[in-house]
Amino acid sequence: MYDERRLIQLPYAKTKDILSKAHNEGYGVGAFNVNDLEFIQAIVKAAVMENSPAIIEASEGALKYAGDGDVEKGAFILADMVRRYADAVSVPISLHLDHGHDLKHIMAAIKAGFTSVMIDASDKPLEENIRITRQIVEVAHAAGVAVEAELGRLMGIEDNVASAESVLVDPDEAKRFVTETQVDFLAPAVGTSHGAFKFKGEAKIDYERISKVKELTQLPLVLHGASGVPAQWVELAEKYGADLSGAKGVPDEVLQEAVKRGINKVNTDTDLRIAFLAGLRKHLAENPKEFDPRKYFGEAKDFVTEVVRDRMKMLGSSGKA
Ligand SMILES: O=C(CO)COP(=O)(O)O
Ligand SMILES: O=C[C@H](O)COP(=O)(O)O
Ligand SMILES: [Zn+2]
Ligand SMILES: [Zn+2]
Repeated sequence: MYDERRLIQLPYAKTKDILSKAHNEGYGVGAFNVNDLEFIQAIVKAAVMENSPAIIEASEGALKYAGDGDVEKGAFILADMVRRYADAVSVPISLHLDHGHDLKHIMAAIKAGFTSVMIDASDKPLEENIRITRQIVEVAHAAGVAVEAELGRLMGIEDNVASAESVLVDPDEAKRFVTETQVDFLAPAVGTSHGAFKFKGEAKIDYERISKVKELTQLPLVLHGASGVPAQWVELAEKYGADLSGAKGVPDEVLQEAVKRGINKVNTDTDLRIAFLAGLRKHLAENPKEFDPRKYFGEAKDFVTEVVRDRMKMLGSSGKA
């Protein structure tokens, strides 16, 4: 067990405060996935440059990676790092557990000081999702930690034309779900999916469903699988040897409309990964004699900062710190 007495308690912002403001004022805030030091630096730097709030999120896989296979240790290490960087700046930065599945991992994040956690029981039948989510809400709220939950399945509408109704969120179920679980933020499945290959044809998300869920729940809503997969970054990565053929994300206009309809937390991992990859490949290709990681990670990190700044401007969180 990682020694929690060594945890450095510095204040950082609460996800709930960041998202309540975004919900009240009607803009989106990026939630950016990290696994390591470089991405944390890049996101905090972008937030300062844009005078924007930012949510930093880590998946269970990220905790495992940061902790050399030990999720609890990883939770403390990432929380310590984010706290240190967040405490050195005046813009609000919070730390969130992304896609928690395992009670043990969620407890590890709460103990380490994450200010919000996601319980993702969306693959379970509704009653079970409600039961599991309510249990997590009780534990988390007792510790002052906010909870995000997911309803529906993340799958592209295009891929499931026949069964869109069965994979996308049911707004009436959403209303019942939030009343019975007392969850703080809801991630409704509205047609996006994770990763770099979201849509085969045109990007399709169900705006009406977002509006309906917002109206019935009055909560900050979360969009998973929200990366834009911008063509210029894909092309740059491919110019230096990557193969991302068929990559497609959610276009800016689609995201902006989703934000208008009530999305406030916009989960972004893939775009950061592609920008980092492009920077790394470019630097290595152009500097074959280079072997200082601060140089090649440095350029990759700068690209991540650029992507994060673009997202902050596009979602309307710039200037909202
Ligand atoms: O939803 C996400 C993290 O929870 C990330 O989605 P992307 O794969 O579109 O970046
Ligand atoms: O939603 C998933 C996020 O992109 C995190 O992915 P991961 O589980 O590979 O860390
Ligand atoms: Zn999920
Ligand atoms: Zn997700």
